[in-house]
Amino acid sequence: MHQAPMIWQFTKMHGAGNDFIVIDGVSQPIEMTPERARALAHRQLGIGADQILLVENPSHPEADFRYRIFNADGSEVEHCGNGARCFVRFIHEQRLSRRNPLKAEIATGLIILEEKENNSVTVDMGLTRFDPAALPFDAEDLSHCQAHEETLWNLPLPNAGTAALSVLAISNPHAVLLVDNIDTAPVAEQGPLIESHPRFGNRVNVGFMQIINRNQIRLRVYERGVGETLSCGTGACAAVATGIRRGLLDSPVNVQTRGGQLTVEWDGTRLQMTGPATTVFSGQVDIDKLVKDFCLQDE
Ligand SMILES: N[C@H](CCC[C@H](N)C(=O)O)C(=O)O
Repeated sequence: MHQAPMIWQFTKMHGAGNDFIVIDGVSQPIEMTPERARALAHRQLGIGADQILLVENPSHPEADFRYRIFNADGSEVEHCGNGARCFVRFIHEQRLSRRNPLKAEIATGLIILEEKENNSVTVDMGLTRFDPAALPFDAEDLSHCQAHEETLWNLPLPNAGTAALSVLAISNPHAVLLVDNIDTAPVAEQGPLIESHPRFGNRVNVGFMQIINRNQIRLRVYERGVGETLSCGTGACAAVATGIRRGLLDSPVNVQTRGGQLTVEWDGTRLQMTGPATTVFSGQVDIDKLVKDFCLQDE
């Protein structure tokens, strides 16, 4: 007996050029899998995106919604800062809730999302942890030095020198390198080697930060599970927090990314990021047909 196609409604959005497929899993029955995420995110065979964002009913008593994130490689991850701004915009545009600010449940607790009068969105990014075990990062026997409050780990890379890394978790794992000029930074060479280095048990996002002055940086990020993106929200927060701990930056910091500007504030406890959220188009997809065609082609 022919089964009715499973049609998913979706909305394509971006936050400073970091692009997403946003799916309402409250009003429609969505069962996301790594394979479905890979097929949806594929630039030629699917819709194309850096991440898939899924809105679900919460399990946390104080949360309005659950916020789930899947990278283009299908891996489900703990946080996505640019995505969080699109998440609240989507919820309001789809009339899933009028509440503003909203509380969203992520892997490590709650984040607070607020649409501002000027159409930007501010996110209270939640828990930030600096101990290597939080990533996890195996720092055992690794040479390191102290830069102000920050520990810099010297990570030898095969045929690509040694990277002096700050490491931290904005719920998701980040490694940050200081470079003189992001336009000539070894993002393509060192990014993938660090992203999948065995000392990072769940891989890592890799940020290359150029300091312009104490309140301004330029940033490129080689993202875990995606590659280099035009912008990375948690990466911007990671860069600012480590820059402040190194005594090189003062809050608030303007973060220039290839896809747009973000503002990050950090008082040593609360990390807040403000930036744009853009809705591009909405559509629908026969998910089983997409995956079937993707698997045939992708073999
Ligand atoms: N690639 C990240 C998830 C998306 C983060 C980024 N798009 C952001 O805006 O924070 C990870 O694997 O942890």
